[in-house]
Amino acid sequence: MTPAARLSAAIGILDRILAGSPAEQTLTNWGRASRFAGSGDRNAVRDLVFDALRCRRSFAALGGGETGRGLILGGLRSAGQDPESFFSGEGHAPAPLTSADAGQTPEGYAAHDLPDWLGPRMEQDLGTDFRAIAEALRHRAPVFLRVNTARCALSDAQAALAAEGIETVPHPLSPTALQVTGGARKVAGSAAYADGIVELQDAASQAVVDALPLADGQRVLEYCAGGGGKTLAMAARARLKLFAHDADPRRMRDLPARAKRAGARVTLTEAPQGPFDLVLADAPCSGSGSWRRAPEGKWLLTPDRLAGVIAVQEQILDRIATLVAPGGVLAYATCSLLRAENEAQIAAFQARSPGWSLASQRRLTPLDGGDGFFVAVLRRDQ
Ligand SMILES: C[S@@+](CC[C@H](N)C(=O)[O-])C[C@H]1O[C@@H](n2cnc3c(N)ncnc32)[C@H](O)[C@@H]1O
Repeated sequence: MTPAARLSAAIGILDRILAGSPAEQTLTNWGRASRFAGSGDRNAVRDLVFDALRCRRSFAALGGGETGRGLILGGLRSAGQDPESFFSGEGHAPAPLTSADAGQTPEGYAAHDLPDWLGPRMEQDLGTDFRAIAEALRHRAPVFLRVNTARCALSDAQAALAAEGIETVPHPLSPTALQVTGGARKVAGSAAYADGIVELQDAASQAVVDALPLADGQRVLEYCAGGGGKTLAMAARARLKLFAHDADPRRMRDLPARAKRAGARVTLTEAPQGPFDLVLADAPCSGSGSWRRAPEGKWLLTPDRLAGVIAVQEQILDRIATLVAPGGVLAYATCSLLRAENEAQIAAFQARSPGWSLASQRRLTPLDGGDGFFVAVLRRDQ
């Protein structure tokens, strides 16, 4: 495909996404219907689409409208490229520019690529870091790996990856984290991945697990296990009696195979029976810390949806509190940047549930390198 034909493809895909189709599904459908597109074309189109979703408001302003055409045009203008050379109408290129394609400089929260209702709230919560964090959310996230240190030293994993053309550097967020600096698209097909030496996992997500006081022999529950990224990271930290639960058990369907690959033992449970020495809830949240990876979430979040997840987080905290043994640990994490889901949620829990001491609390933002994350560790009185 020519560069202009890739732009046309991205325009069509974005139009479908703007009409309500999920981004991943829309890209998959396009790939299936476009046998002519090679892997380079698919990757380039995917990058165009996700870049446009991250910068949807500013690109729409620069491109003259919130349409696939407007977003792609705005993206070219934002990058200082001349759209005329691509929008020629020749072959599979987008139609030539007209006066309707004139853009304008984005202003206010549109310039930060945030919804107007959320911008002031984030500004208040993030203080002097607001501008830098909003800017970080407009760009692609780095790719991180977690080295399964129960199986392999960090340096040995690096050497194995390098032999397959995957370049990495250690990352200060976690002693198990490697940032991929070259060959990221080879990871999923690599032997190091297939053999369970490395997993794809954000570095801040790894730092959350590092914050947990895990020790051999403990009975541990991950209450919102999903695909099990943190369950497996916990398994690599200590010899645990490890249980995984999720309100939607289908989300854990890949966990047994992933655990086998990692050499970990995990029991899936639909009805967790306490007491546990440690319970982690990696709670459903706004996802605002991971909008670099999942930019659609930025535009789908509404005040009502946010209030809904905050209520679910409260229920989860109250439920897991009943599962922790005296002297045991309750850990609460989100990939949110918002106080209402993090510090305020924990303060409210402590106010309504006496008998818990806050051992540690940490908020990470994209300025630390990984996704935005929050983790609080509370200990139950004896
Ligand atoms: C942030 S994801 C978990 C990601 C996972 N811990 C990981 O590291 O891969 C949140 C999970 O919470 C689950 N969930 C939502 N409401 C829940 C509830 N009331 N009780 C338990 N799990 C819930 C969702 O199905 C989702 O899989």
